[in-house]
Amino acid sequence: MHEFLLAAAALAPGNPAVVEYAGRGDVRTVTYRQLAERADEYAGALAEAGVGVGDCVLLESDTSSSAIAMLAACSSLGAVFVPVSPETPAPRLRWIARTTEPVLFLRTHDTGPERIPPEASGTGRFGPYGVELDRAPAPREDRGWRRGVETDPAYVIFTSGTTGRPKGVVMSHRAVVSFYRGMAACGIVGGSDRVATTSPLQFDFSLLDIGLALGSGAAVVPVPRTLLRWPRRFAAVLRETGATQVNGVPSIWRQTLRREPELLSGLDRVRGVLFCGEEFPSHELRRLQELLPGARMINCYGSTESMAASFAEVPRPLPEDLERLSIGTAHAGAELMIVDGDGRPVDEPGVPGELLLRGPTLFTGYWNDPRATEAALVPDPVNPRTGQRVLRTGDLAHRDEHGRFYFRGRADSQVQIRGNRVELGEIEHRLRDFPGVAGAAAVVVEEPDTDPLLAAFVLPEPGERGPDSTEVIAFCRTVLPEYMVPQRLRVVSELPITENGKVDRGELAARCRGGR
Ligand SMILES: Nc1ncnc2c1ncn2[C@@H]1O[C@H](COS(=O)(=O)NC(=O)C[C@H](N)c2ccccc2)[C@@H](O)[C@H]1O
Repeated sequence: MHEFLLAAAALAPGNPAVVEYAGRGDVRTVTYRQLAERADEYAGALAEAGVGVGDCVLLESDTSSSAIAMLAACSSLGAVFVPVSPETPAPRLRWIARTTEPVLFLRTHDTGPERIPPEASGTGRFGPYGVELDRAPAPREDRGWRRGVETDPAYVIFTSGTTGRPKGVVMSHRAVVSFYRGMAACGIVGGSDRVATTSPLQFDFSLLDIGLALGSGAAVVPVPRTLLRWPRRFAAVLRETGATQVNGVPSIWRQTLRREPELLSGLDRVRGVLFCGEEFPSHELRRLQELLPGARMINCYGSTESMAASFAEVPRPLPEDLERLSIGTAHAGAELMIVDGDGRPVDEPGVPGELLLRGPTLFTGYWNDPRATEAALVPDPVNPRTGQRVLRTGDLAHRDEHGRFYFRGRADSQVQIRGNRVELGEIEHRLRDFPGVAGAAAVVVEEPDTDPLLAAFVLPEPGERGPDSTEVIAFCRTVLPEYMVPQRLRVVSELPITENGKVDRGELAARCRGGR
């Protein structure tokens, strides 16, 4: 992974690799040479502390030149990079530390001694100055492997674990670099681009951005997470760093689109936007297209178990009657397929089924969870005798007559209401069509011994009083079957989002349960 990320250091050492915003008028550039040198310095310090092949290094940091250098340093030692964000709640940090037993817990800022997980053998800090150990890792008996190979784990990303405990997705060097190569074949950015990254380091979207930028000899522009929610500051970072590509989940645009859309029309250097993680509401996307007329927009689909899977250019302008955005076709080197409930390939256009992904980018398995791994990496349904395993994405999709795929929701969130399959996306689509509604989310609230409840939340346009609930429900009733009409409708001042920036449906459902 480090060889792929730092290849440009040999070809254009003086080019910017990371452009960091340190405050108004204070933008700092780290060149590829400097990044490679810092990675070497870190690797030397970690090797000296006894870090070797297969050892986990738990890193608490935002995306930065130091974090990227540490990622490359771990890779060069065959160590496993386990990123968590400074805003990760302590219990989750503890769970990850207990599960991975890191030889080293490193952080960029001193977030207090209480956040140091006792399970970490060694602890310390790192930054542009180097590595400072507070506690060296305890000496350990000699281990097996001596040098890293490409099938070894490069990193472990813990999913948000919607169902219970978070699962550690183990990605090998081979899987990551195969994906990076497949993505590079799309020609999304070039050497003079500056890729603004807005996701937390614990979300592999950040790792996609790093590979997209550095793999193309371009620069990574970390957007300070604290500034994301202030439209003026967000726009200032993009302008002052000269960002040409802005990557992030749909919610990064919401505040600016709602409150100060005119800020975006000043960003005439932005020529590309890439989003992933969930569906981008079409009226917001249409708005963004109008405000960034020169920007090519790409819908990137995939799950952490393969980093991502497909890229689709968003039609410009977005057709008025657009039902849903395509997620495109699998990137070079991989293939998507749809199977029915019995695992048989579905070929007819328009027929939904579960999406499977085949190719070299698949994850190794869930950390210390062989059963979950077995459930996700299944025998190839076309020819099980080959022993090849393919990824069950857990998503439903259909294919159109041109072979392009369309996301149809999570298989496990396909809920039955009074015996009928409900597509939450369809309900949300309808809610957003109601005049004065700027955003919407629909959730199913499962209560013990009663029918599941279908609840909806609508976000009014700024300055608008919330729409009347009975009118909205009547509006839904005109096109949706009765079982898909929300039984409860709330007006909210904002849609809650998860740490990774997706709409937090768990929080919304909890509000209904608590009768809040
Ligand atoms: N473009 C989409 N439309 C609609 N639903 C989607 C989409 N991208 C994911 N998803 C959903 O999110 C799930 C994956 O969730 S995840 O494992 O937390 N990973 C992510 O969300 C990010 C993913 N690793 C990634 C990183 C970088 C680029 C692309 C994708 C997918 O299975 C889909 O259900």
